[in-house]
Amino acid sequence: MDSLRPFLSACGGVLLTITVVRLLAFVSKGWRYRSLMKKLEKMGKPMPEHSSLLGHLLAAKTATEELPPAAHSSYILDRIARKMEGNMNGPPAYYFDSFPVSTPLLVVRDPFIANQVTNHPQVSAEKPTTLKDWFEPISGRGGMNLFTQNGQEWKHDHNLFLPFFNNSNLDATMPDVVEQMLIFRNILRKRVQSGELFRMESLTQPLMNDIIGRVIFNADLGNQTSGSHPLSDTMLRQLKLKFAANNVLDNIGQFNPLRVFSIWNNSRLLNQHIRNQILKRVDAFRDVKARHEQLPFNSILDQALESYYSEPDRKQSDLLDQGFLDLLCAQLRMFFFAGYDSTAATMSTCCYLLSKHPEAIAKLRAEHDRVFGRNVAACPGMITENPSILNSLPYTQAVIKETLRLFPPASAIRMGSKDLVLKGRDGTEYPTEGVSVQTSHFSVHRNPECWPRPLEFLPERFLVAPDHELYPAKGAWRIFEYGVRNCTGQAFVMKEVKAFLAILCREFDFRNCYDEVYADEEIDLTNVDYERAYLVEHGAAHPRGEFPCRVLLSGYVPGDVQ
Ligand code: HEM
Repeated sequence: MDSLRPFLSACGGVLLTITVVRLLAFVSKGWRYRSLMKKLEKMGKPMPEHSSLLGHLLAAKTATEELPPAAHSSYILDRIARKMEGNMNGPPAYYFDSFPVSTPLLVVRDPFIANQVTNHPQVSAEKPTTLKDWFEPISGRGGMNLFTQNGQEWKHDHNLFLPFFNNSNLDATMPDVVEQMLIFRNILRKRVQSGELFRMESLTQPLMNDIIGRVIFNADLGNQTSGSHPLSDTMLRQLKLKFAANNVLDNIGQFNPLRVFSIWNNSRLLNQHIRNQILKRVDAFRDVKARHEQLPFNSILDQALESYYSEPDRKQSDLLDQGFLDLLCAQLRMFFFAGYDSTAATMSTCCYLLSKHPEAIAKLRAEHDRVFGRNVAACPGMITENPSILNSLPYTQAVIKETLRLFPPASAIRMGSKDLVLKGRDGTEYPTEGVSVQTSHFSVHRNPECWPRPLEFLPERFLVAPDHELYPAKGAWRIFEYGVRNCTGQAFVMKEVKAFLAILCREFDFRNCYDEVYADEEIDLTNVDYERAYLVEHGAAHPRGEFPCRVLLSGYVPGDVQ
């Protein structure tokens, strides 16, 4: 025991030193952030009342308490702005210091300012390092993935995966996408027969998991047909754990050791599942190449393997080196999440809004009659045969864009710089050095200066001529963000959701059951615009309750094609 004493005392000393160093780093960071905010406050920059001790945490707490349970942080940031003095819509941008929850932000709510961010040569490309913490449980590898990387590393990985997203390759995936949607249609038909109430996202999420499994690593995950696949299940559990303590102020929840362990363990399992899928596909890929077979489309993984094996001095029989396998694992974990989560939410919100707007579904059906003809059953085959037919659906596209305007699943963030001082329409200057610039898509999309009748569902906004009062302001619809770091998957999303609506909308009516499910609830919805399907955080922003609904056969009889 005596011989252990010096060892234990040395360990204690090391632990104490680490704790003191960490504490000092924390205090010095906090001091720096609070001082920066004080300086900006003295310069008269827009922000809520700032406390040297608590920053803007009290403003966040008050705003959170004025919202219904679990409302997404976009509502909190919007509410804080609306409570600031002056214009009742709040300032076009303001500073927000919620350290230690996050680093200081400049929250942008106006496209005029947001456009300056995405047009700036350096800032438009630069993500803040703190974003990695958000992604760590999802992609592993310290949260390093295409969303968070910078510089040469980002460029290299971006070029590795980008060819998957070229238009002809995406079109070539459509037969597989349609095949999964036909399984989904059969599931809906069964729900019609049973008449049961269900949550739409409990079906769109397995649908999207199966589609994304195919396009990432040519895998048949079978979520729709055989129950939850372990990979999908683990990702879903990870999101549940990550967002169990998603309240801006719930720092204690973030440090709960049990939760930290479960997230670590799930991350390990996610790596195992993704690695298995990669290794399975590498073997199949080699066989295909050895037989000189032509693939119908290159999956995201195939695309990366194609580049890997075409490097000089590399043979088709070589095993993947560890570094490349680690890179693939993290990026494919990210693609798996990014590929299903927000698209599944968008499909649900489309169905929700169509259930509330019979005039919109009538126009949608008329467009589908014109493009696909009167034989509803022929539509999926027509998409499979000729995927570019999806480019002839302007009203369907407008419905999707308007849905995404009102229910934006994501936002955008960039690292500020001393070279970028943003300017408001009124000439107010917003220095960005030392802060992350967060463009709130939620607030921009409801900004009444850019969107007449901002809370109304009006797909026509996206179809009118530039001189029409509904025509959107430049850069006001920025769901996929602009500039070099815009969404890699945007063309794929639009194709998938268009096919989804084209295959389903003439056959089914969606019945909104929010009133039935939440009949007894007594919560104040005033600050979420009386919207029962208000957004909550679960990876991307999702409609609360996953859209409880019933489906019925529409009985729609296609009209005469004009
Ligand atoms: C409705 C669905 C989706 C929405 C609303 C959406 C939105 C966004 C937004 C706003 C960004 C930029 C974030 C920022 O600027 O900080 C982004 C980036 C990205 N998205 Fe999407 N996304 C969707 C679906 C997808 C899909 C299906 C994929 C892939 C299969 C995908 C892959 C990516 C990637 C890889 C990035 C990072 C781009 C980079 O920085 O290089 N997204 N997405």
